[in-house]
Amino acid sequence: MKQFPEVQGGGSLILAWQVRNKHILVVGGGEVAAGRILNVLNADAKVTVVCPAEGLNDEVAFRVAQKQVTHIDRNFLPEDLDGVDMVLTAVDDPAASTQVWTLCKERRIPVNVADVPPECDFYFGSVHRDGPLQVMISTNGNGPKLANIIRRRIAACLPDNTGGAIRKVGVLRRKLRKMAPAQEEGPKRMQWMSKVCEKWSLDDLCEMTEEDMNWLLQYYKSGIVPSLEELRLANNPVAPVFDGSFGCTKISFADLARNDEDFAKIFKANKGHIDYQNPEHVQLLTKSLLKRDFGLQIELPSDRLCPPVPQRWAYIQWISRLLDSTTPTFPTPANPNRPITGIDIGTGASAIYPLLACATHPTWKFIATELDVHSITSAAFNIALNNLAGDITLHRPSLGSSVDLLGPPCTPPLLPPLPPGPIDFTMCNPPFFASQSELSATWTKSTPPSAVCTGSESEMITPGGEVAFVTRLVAESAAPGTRDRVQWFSSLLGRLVSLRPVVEALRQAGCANWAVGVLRPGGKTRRWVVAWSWGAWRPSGVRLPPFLSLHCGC
Ligand SMILES: C[C@@]1(CC(=O)O)C2=NC(=C\c3[nH]c(c(CCC(=O)O)c3CC(=O)O)Cc3[nH]c(c(CC(=O)O)c3CCC(=O)O)/C=C3\N/C(=C\2)[C@@H](CCC(=O)O)[C@]3(C)CC(=O)O)/[C@H]1CCC(=O)O
Ligand SMILES: NC(=O)c1ccc[n+]([C@@H]2O[C@H](COP(=O)([O-])OP(=O)(O)OC[C@H]3O[C@@H](n4cnc5c(N)ncnc54)[C@H](O)[C@@H]3O)[C@@H](O)[C@H]2O)c1
Repeated sequence: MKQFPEVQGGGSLILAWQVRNKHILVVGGGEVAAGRILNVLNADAKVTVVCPAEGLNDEVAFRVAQKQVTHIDRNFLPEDLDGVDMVLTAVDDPAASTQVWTLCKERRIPVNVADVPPECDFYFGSVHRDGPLQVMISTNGNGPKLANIIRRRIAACLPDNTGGAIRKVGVLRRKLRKMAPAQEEGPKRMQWMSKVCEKWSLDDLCEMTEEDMNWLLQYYKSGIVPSLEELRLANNPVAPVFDGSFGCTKISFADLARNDEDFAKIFKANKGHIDYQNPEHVQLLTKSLLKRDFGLQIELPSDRLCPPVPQRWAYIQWISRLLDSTTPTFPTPANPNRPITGIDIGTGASAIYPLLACATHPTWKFIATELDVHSITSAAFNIALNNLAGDITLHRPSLGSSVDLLGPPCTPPLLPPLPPGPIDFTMCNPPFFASQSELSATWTKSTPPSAVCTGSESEMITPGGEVAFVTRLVAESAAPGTRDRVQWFSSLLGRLVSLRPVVEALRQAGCANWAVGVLRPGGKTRRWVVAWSWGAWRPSGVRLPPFLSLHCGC
């Protein structure tokens, strides 16, 4: 048989009576009246007090003087009840009390006569108030003092921020109703709001900012409720250690100079400017930014590429977002501490990608490949310098034991032998140019390059340029035994014109899951990034900082 709640008679109906702008008459102006007046003023009623002026206690006199209430300076008269919605009586004259009660009953006006339960349509209760929260205790006339004690005890148990949390929930509910106003959305709205209240602690609700609310509301459609931590991790445009000086804003050299003596020297010597055509300046800028924003130290050979930190960091962030959006649980934010393995193809003398990634993601591991002996030696030095040898493994592709001296120069595969276990991504900064003349052509363009290039030939030039390079990578990635081992393959592209042929190569290889993005971290230089997967998880709903973008295709 179905169980229904048992009826427990003898109680009263506890309501939250809305008396805003209702006319309430208070008869008497002593201590009890003062309490009643405060109660009804807190509920925004229009209050009139009838009581001889000499009978007003300090508090009531204050309310009269402040014009918080209207005062009638005499004893009660029946006409005082005209147009009144409720009456509260607190006088030391039982006969007057009874007269008020009788008249109110004739006129069907609800009335409370303090201390005279039989002459009350409703009793007051002991009330705890914290912003929008009100807790009322009633002992139904049995023990008013106990009501007071119980109320205090309950209030003491409530967390300090209860009122604040309730206020935030109110704002969130109003926003949700505005976003999904349809009547038929009601059940879904209510279910989702209930989930938020159940899942979030009062502390978290209290801490919820307007921005958090807007992010949170984006999950409404899916019915999912992430925790505050998950929400912030998923939508925080920058890793916590990063101070945000890249991105859309310009790097403050003055600030950098304050943090770094070496940088300060050249900055001051050059009258507050950086000479981007001076290799020493460019190298110092890179070193200084890595030190200040990522706690990284590097040494760079003067004849190798000096990596622009904002661009490199933007690629790491882009990859990180791509991975976050392609987990089995998306859009529930992925665990930021899950292990991630990446491969950097051609890590260069700086090993900048693995260094940046591992310095900001403690659970990421890298395999970094490098063909050039000079560069790999320097990369090993930089990895050791930052105590990251446990996280970053260097691999030098072998040219093979039997080099055919008569045939074309032997080129080893771009991808290293894959280690056991899942590999989350590969990344690559390919040589952009097809020939020395193509490289030189960019130097003689009407707009010269914004910074000096110290890259070696092997870093800058590859037969067929970056399109041929990435097309090779696409072919390698498609091989059986490789395609299922890596979730995302990716590469940077130096030129927009390379995007179309690369995407075409992907289509021809039968790849239907790819994404392209533009990296535009502040400066003039734009770079493009392409990623492809032979798996089924597609990027969607990725929130990217304004200087990164993502387009998905098939
Ligand atoms: C809760 C509170 C709200 C408020 O008034 O705002 C309230 N009384 C409070 C205090 C209080 N009142 C009294 C004492 C002395 C100690 C004691 O008697 O316990 C104390 C303690 C103190 O002053 O600390 C004397 C008293 N009260 C009533 C009678 C007549 C009777 O019982 O017959 C007598 C004379 C008894 C006698 O002569 O012996 C009657 C009522 N008082 C009620 C409410 C209603 C029932 C609420 C309930 O049962 O929960 C009810 C029925 C009608 C009404 O007035 O609405 C407020 C605490 C607010 C706070 O939290 O601070
Ligand atoms: N419910 C409660 O919690 C509670 C607690 C304590 C006292 N009481 C009772 O409440 C009543 C008021 O208590 P108090 O401490 O405020 O007393 P009080 O003596 O401080 O105030 C009485 C007020 O009534 C006014 N008054 C008297 N006759 C009047 C009339 N005909 N018209 C208008 N005003 C009139 C007086 O000028 C005075 O301002 C008493 O009966 C007291 O026993 C109730």
